[in-house]
Amino acid sequence: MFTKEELIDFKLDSEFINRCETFTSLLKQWGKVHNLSGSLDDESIKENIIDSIYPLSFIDSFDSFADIGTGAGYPGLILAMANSDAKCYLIEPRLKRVAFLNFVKNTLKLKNVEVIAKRVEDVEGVNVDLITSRAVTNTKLLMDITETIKKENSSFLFYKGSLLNDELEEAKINNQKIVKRNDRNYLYIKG
Ligand SMILES: C[S@@+](CC[C@H](N)C(=O)[O-])C[C@H]1O[C@@H](n2cnc3c(N)ncnc32)[C@H](O)[C@@H]1O
Repeated sequence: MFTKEELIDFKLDSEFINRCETFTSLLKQWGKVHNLSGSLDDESIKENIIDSIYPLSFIDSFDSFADIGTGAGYPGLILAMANSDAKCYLIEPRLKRVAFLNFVKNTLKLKNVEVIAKRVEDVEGVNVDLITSRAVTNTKLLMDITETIKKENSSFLFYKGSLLNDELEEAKINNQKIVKRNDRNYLYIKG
């Protein structure tokens, strides 16, 4: 699925490639039955995996993170597969998606992953270094609803599209870094 050269910028190894292969095969099996993700062909899954890990080339290291609305696994489950040493919380209220995330976690023996079957607004007792999210809601609302899991110095990494500038104005953010890749705008706000 990946060559080692494709992953060289991200310092990922053959264990990550093996995990991606297993994830791809499980997503293709479960995805059809449970309507987990729109795109289930190999190329789309590979593109979603690259989209998920791309920010590892420019963000600071972190000991813990939470992904809001992980769905079928992007980006949180993929980031957790790439960062076995970081404690990872996948926060997703839809139960079929939660069941799939737990199935992948158990199949791949991802001890660093905890799946929380709740909306982030209802989460208690979790405070992380980094908060990630893709395709859930706008920047201002994301920052508001993640107050529950924020530390004083938490950073944010949001996977956004072309409407980012309007969102930044609304959210009144000024310490951000934006990295573009194809149609993606990665918004990184350092804590
Ligand atoms: C469009 S899907 C995106 C899934 C995945 N992040 C991706 O990019 O493929 C949005 C997901 O966010 C979840 N979600 C919506 N509101 C949420 C909230 N307040 N807290 C946690 N998850 C939420 C939904 O259940 C859904 O699985």
